[in-house]
Amino acid sequence: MKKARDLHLLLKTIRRSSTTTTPKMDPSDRYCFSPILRWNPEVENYFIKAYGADHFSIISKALTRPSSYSCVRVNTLKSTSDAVIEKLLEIIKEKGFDGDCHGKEGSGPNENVGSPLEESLKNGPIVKCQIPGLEYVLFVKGSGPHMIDYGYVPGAPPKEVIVSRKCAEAVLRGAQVFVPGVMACSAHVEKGDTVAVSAATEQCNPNGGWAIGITRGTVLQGLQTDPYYFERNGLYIGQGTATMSRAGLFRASKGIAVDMNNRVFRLPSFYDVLEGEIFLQNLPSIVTAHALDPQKGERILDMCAAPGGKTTAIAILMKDEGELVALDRSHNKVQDIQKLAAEMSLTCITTYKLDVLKAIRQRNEADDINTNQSSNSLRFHEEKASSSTAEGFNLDKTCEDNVSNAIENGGTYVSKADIRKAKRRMRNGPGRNQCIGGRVENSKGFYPDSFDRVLLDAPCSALGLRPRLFVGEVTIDSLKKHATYQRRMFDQAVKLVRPGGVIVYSTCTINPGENEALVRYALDTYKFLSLASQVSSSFLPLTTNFTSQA
Ligand SMILES: C[S@@+](CC[C@H](N)C(=O)[O-])C[C@H]1O[C@@H](n2cnc3c(N)ncnc32)[C@H](O)[C@@H]1O
Repeated sequence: MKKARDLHLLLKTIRRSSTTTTPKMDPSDRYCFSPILRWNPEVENYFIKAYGADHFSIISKALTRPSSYSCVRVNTLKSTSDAVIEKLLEIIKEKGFDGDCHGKEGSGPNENVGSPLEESLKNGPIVKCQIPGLEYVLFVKGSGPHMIDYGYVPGAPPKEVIVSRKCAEAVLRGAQVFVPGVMACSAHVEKGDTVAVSAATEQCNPNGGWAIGITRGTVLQGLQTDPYYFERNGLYIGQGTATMSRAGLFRASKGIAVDMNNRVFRLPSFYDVLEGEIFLQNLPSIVTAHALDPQKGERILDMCAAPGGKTTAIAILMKDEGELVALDRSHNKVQDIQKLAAEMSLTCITTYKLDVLKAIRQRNEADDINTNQSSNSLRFHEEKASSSTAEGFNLDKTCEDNVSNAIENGGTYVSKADIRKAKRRMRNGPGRNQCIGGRVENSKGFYPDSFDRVLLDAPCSALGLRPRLFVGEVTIDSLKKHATYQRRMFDQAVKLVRPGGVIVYSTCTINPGENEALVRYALDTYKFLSLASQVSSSFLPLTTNFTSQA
């Protein structure tokens, strides 16, 4: 009962705050980009306590903007940074994919102004990361915020397209407006018309929840009587050319709807660019893989791996030698990891579908009799061979060793069926999972102490991912739930890493409850864990390294 009342009070508070924060402005001033994130008041207070009001206000504003550069990781197994720079410069020359400047630079704060990166990007559109060991990371210059003249004339507002919030966030990162993202459009828009594009963000509905209140297909007049007219003040993300008529926009099922040629933020699009040679990835994610410091020949676990950004970064750092087990609980997402690994020609990655909360495989008595052995690597092989899930993404690579190791070792039992299976696999060549769209295998889990290094890139509240135009759905309760879940996952990581091994824990959120508090929990709960220094002290990621001395 009490819970229900608390919830009611909380929702009331949200509703009140949402109406008071809607800014009213002159019609000509609304065509700009100056979003204000609306937080649940309790969450806002919590962050203000954690960061201080001024710092949190800077964070909150920065969250609404994309980074002013794109970060690209070079697949050093296929190319070099210099070769990629040369190719990208050629593409920029041909296609101008960093965007021409149509508008004036805005005066809004830019987090990189005056930074060493900003300075070096003045000398050219692409620079190599200066941090030792990270020379395979390239920064490609973007720009913004730009002020755009939408051509507002009193009484004759510009033609408009409203896109969903998710579509708008993608556009701010450099994407085009695709058909499914279009929510509403002015009457009489024809192919080739210039349109002002704005974002529909979630609004508080009468039940206290949040929803995008605009019905798909709504006709806009550009007048104050339009639905969510005031709510879209300051949410204009640029101008583009409609690629089809209004009717076409709502009839088509896919394709580009608006070619965004005059953007508030101009970031290069890497769609279809140097596939397999480069990977677009945020710097902290690259640093996370680096902090794990993976070594050739090791056995490494990536617990929450999909879509595989960090998995592939780790595989490249291992020089594709050793075994990298990549887990995710979602079947489709495991396929994404497989696709990415295949695209980057990485073979040391073995993928499984597994809920990592059930990642520990219990050793039964039969196992104990059969695995009376000291060699860790042999134990790993045996664990795989005895598993019904033995056909991982790259299992074939090691199956010959599995069988011969086991036989040489005398005392280790490998069933005839396993040997037959392994031979069949050797005869038939690469497993069917070594191709795009391969089968996703379930796993029974792994024995304790199985891995040299473990990455736990935990699901989190993602309050560090930007740009974000809406955070109203985040509650104290949802933040707490993330923290509880992460602790349970961490407990599994501790069991799976071998004594002396390394765990890297990372999130993409600013919530101290999911970051610093987890570190506190880890050190208080597992006295044999200690914080390890990272490979480079110049990093400032949301990652924490632990070593296990148990
Ligand atoms: C932050 S994302 C991982 C991103 C990934 N490491 C990368 O860099 O590309 C978190 C992932 O954890 C997965 N996940 C959530 N709960 C899980 C569980 N209990 N077991 C396994 N995976 C889980 C989600 O499906 C999601 O793909």
